[in-house]
Amino acid sequence: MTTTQLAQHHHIDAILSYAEDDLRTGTLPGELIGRSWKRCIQQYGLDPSRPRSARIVTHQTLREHQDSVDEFLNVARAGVEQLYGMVAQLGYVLLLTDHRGITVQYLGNKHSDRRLRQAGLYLGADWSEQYAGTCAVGTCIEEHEALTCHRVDHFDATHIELTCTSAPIRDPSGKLLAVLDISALDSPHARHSQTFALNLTQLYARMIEDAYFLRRYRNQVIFRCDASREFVQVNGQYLFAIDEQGRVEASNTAGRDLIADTPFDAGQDGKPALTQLFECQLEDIWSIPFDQDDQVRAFRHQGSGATFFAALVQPCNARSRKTDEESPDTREAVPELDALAADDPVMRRTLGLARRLRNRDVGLLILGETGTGKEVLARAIHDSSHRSKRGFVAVNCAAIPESLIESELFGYVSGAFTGARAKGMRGLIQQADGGTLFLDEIGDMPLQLQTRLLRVLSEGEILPIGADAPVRINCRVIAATHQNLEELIRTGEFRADLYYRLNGATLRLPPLRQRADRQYVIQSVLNKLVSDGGLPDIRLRADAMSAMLAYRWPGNIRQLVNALAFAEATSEGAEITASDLPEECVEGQGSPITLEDSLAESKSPLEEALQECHWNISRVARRFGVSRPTVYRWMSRQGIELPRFLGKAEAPGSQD
Ligand SMILES: Nc1ncnc2c1ncn2[C@@H]1O[C@H](COP(=O)(O)OP(=O)(O)OP(=O)(O)O)[C@@H](O)[C@H]1O
Repeated sequence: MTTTQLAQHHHIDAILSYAEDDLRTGTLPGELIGRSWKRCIQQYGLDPSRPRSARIVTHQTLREHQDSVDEFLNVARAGVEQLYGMVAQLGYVLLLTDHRGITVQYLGNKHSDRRLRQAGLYLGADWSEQYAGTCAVGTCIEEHEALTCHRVDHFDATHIELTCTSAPIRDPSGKLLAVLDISALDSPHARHSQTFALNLTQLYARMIEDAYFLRRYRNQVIFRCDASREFVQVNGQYLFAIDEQGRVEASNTAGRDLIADTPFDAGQDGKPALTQLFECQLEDIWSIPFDQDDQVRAFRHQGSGATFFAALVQPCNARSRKTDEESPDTREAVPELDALAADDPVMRRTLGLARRLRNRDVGLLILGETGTGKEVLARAIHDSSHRSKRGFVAVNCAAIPESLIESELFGYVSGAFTGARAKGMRGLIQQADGGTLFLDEIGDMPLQLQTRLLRVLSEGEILPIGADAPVRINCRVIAATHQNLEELIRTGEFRADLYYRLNGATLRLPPLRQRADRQYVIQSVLNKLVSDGGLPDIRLRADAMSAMLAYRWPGNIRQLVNALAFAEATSEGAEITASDLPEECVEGQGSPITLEDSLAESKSPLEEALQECHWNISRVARRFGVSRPTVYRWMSRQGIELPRFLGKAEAPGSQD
């Protein structure tokens, strides 16, 4: 008996004992292969001790199978040839089968023609599991999964020297359309030698599937997106064919998986709209210019919050869709607001709202961590509104001592109280008459003043301290806070009626570390620094930019401004390098922030800053650009206590 025959005998014994749950010889097959062996015996009645020769269908039958996938074969040709070009030298042949396992396309080496044909590695070969037993193609069809069927994984003993790797190709409805397979007659014994084959086959199966998807939906707009901005145009993973309402008509496998991972209320037809998959409006989608390399927009996924970059693929018959001229992208430019962001989903929504509401007198509430640019946004809204000719008055409710807030805001008449100025004083609210009053840190406003402010807002008049007649006031109020006002309402520290009056619309500013347009923000802060300071041009070297992109920025844009000012001052040449940046900004280098990181973040920016500054309150205050008492007030709000060993070292009033 030859070694091959002996190996075949052992294999037959192993399969039979496995089927009877009594494996004594051979190694246990993987779960997927084991299931297939059992199917072969119990469902298809195959007998491992009676090996079968390869079945090659007749020419006529082959033509019928090929005709049924004709359009697909045309699309697949280039991909199939490319893949074969890569693996032919390694001894592989390539098979493309239809969903029934009949080989409708084949590329192989003419020199081994006879052996290959004998083994069934040939055009027209039937690789269905029902006929050929466990094999890569047949088992892939049954299990809907890519796999390698390596040597003794095969059911039929005549195949135990083959190694075969297959990946499924699905049609746009998700049904199996074809199987891509690369196989070799002689292979190394170790299974892991085929890991590369599996990855490569899966990659090409996906490319062919996507090419077919694009072909089938060539007359529709395709929304193509990817987690990487750079790859979206060349190899965007997720494809959605959409109609004019942004509803998804069909998607590729990755797209279907993404839909499955998104919680949404399915309509009658069960098809989601892109606005249910991503945090966006329909107009955001139609504002992406077609097929322009640099026109990619960022969207946040509704389910995971992950950022995806998207481009639109123009339909071949462009008549059925909106033209660029009709798209809302032609909306009026508002330079003051447009300058604040490049391409971030949250910013786009915020600026869209700001743009629409800038000339309405509804109250606006800006929410965002400290230093995210709340005041800058409020000022941009004012500057772009019809109130821009009148004053913008900013009041930091946390910075004015409680005892002075009332007189600062409302003003007083002469002789109103001891220590008052002889001529009295116009309050800040009055100074904002005709313009905009920006109330920063509104959560810090004492309750009793909240009542008076509410009256100003509802009645449009103020009563300065000591005055007996009210003064009419017409100002727009924009409030901001980094606190959770709803929580303050729950604990009785903030009036609900004032909250509703201020909150005609909420504008959210994302922390810098979560912004998809961080690079733009960094560059524009540097540009502003240079132009405001009349400095010579200075560029950021790539290492500095990557360090800054990787850093968490607990103090957000304010900290960025400080860091760049520091780097500019310490740099020696006409460029800023990573070593010019403050030490803490370089720590994050090499570990860019992932979305998971930011979601998993449990520490507040204040806590982070305290730890990074070794609980030195003065340093933390400098980092956030606030006073030390403010840092202490934030700490007590957030229930953060100094570590015990430092408890008495630095009291709120002490210097360091
Ligand atoms: N888009 C921007 N471009 C350049 N600089 C900016 C931008 N946004 C904010 N800044 C700068 O960042 C710093 C902080 O901005 P701002 O005061 O508006 O933040 P904030 O959220 O109101 O802070 P806080 O909550 O502490 O009051 C300022 O120095 C501001 O000039």
